[in-house]
Amino acid sequence: MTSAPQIEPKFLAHRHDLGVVAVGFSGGQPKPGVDAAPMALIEAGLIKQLEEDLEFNVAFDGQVHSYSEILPADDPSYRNMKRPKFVSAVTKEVSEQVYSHAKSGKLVLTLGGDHSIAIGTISGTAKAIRERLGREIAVIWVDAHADINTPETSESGNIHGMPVAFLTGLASEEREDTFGWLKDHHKISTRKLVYIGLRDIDKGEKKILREHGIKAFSMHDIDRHGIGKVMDMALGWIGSDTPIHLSFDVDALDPMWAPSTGTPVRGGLTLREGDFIAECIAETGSLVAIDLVEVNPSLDEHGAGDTVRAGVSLVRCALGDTLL
Ligand SMILES: NC(=[NH2+])NCCC[C@H](N)C(=O)O
Ligand SMILES: [Mn+2]
Ligand SMILES: [Mn+2]
Repeated sequence: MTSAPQIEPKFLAHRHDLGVVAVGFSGGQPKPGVDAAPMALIEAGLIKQLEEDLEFNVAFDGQVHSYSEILPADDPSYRNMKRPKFVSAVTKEVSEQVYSHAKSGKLVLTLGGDHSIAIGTISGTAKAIRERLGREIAVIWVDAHADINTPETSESGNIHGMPVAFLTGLASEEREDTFGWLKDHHKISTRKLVYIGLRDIDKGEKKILREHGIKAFSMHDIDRHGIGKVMDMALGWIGSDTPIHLSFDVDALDPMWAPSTGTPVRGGLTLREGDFIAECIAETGSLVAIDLVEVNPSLDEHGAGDTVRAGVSLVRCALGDTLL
């Protein structure tokens, strides 16, 4: 039996209003299928459970956006980025969708899609919270990867490996149709960014993390201290009076629990550790937005059902379901 979470949200206008954005987008990386995740999550009952079990008033336009209407005719690689115009156009639209929910004081849940969509979600949250509360947001990025490559450091050219670089301003581009639409009010500070679960970081990314003193808890840190201590340290770094955007890449979980994802890396979080991270963030009452990304139901050798169920569980936990 479940009932509504007993958390008093600090930065939301109405405790039970949730905006949902479903982003069926795979253009930030080469594998098809990740665009089908929102539908798979919804069919697994996610939105229904949020309404019925967690008693949220869900604002959802009922659509999984495919963005085919903004697919550019011509989209050559530029500065080593693959499909730059398409990813830019989609993330700009996602940014506006997330912004409008967050601006009205709702908690925002975005179902991806590959992780490039975080350029949209986080920029939308950052702008809305600045305007509504005059505050900077913190970002907790739970992932096997740091996704902080600049176009120049990236070895793959896949933009899902670059969102944090654009969001922090470590990468930027003048061209309006290639992320030039990202303005200062969309951006976040490297001081308010915390990583959890890292274990596959590119050479150039390590250099960026080190040079900018970015707070990161790798799997090594989790092994050493345990997830409880790591969450205390991560939340301590952010402070108790800061709105939090949680961006959760399902590949942070070990492939044993979440095999259906484009870039699986062994040696990851257990299902319980993932849920625990989400629960600790729920407990703060500071959560203003959450992304769940990189579920790819078509990579289902071992059954996409497990990965979809893990995704549903992570979202429920982040929204306070398992707290007493
Ligand atoms: N969101 C993800 N799964 N990102 C994987 C990124 C992998 C690699 N670091 C790259 O830049 O291509
Ligand atoms: Mn990842
Ligand atoms: Mn990622």
